[in-house]
Amino acid sequence: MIFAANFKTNHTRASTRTYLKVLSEKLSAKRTGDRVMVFPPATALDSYKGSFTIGAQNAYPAQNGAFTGEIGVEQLEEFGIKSILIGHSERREYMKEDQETVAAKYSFFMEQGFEIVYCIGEPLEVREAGEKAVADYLLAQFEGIDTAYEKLIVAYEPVWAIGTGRSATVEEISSTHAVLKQHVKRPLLYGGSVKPANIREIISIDGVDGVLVGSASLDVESFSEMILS
Ligand SMILES: O=C(CO)COP(=O)(O)O
Repeated sequence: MIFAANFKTNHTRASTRTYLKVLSEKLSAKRTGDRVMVFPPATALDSYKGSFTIGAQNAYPAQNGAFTGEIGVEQLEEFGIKSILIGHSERREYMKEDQETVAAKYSFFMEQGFEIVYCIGEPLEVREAGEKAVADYLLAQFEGIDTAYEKLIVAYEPVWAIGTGRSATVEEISSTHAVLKQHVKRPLLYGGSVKPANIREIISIDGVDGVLVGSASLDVESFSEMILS
């Protein structure tokens, strides 16, 4: 199983350091084969030691250059960071990243050999339109994406389940993952209101290879409980 924590715009450099120190101690009890990833904000990126992978929540598709406010590969390489989240619904929505932008970013980081956690997910109105609408919407989010890339991890995160406390149901996760698995033969994570109370149920669903956790990952006790329970 893959347990990934997306801090979003939470935690500072100091609190991330403390968090990862505690996490590292807790992970001595981790099951062999389980994998832990943490995506802190850009200002907290560093070369941390522990049995987890640190990734970037975002970066600009360039080595370096005149891209005010952005970080590129050079800034990630300083800390040995080779994992990145691409396509998160919050970036698609608030930062107006369209499919073309997302696909260009994906191709760039793939060429750089990064491990990519590629996020897809449908809004509520699409979910309400039924399973066929959901499948069409999600598959369109693979436009321009090389799904055969060996360092790709896909994260299915229904937009209506993110930060709402309302996770998708077991049936919804199960049927959506089954559809996605027919198209993409890579690990598939579920994200959206995953918490200690529902994690076991979610990771026991067929076709779920792990989770991408926001709110419930911010507290190290809660995130470690999810990994170790
Ligand atoms: O967006 C998410 C992870 O990328 C999920 O966020 P929540 O766990 O807060 O719903």
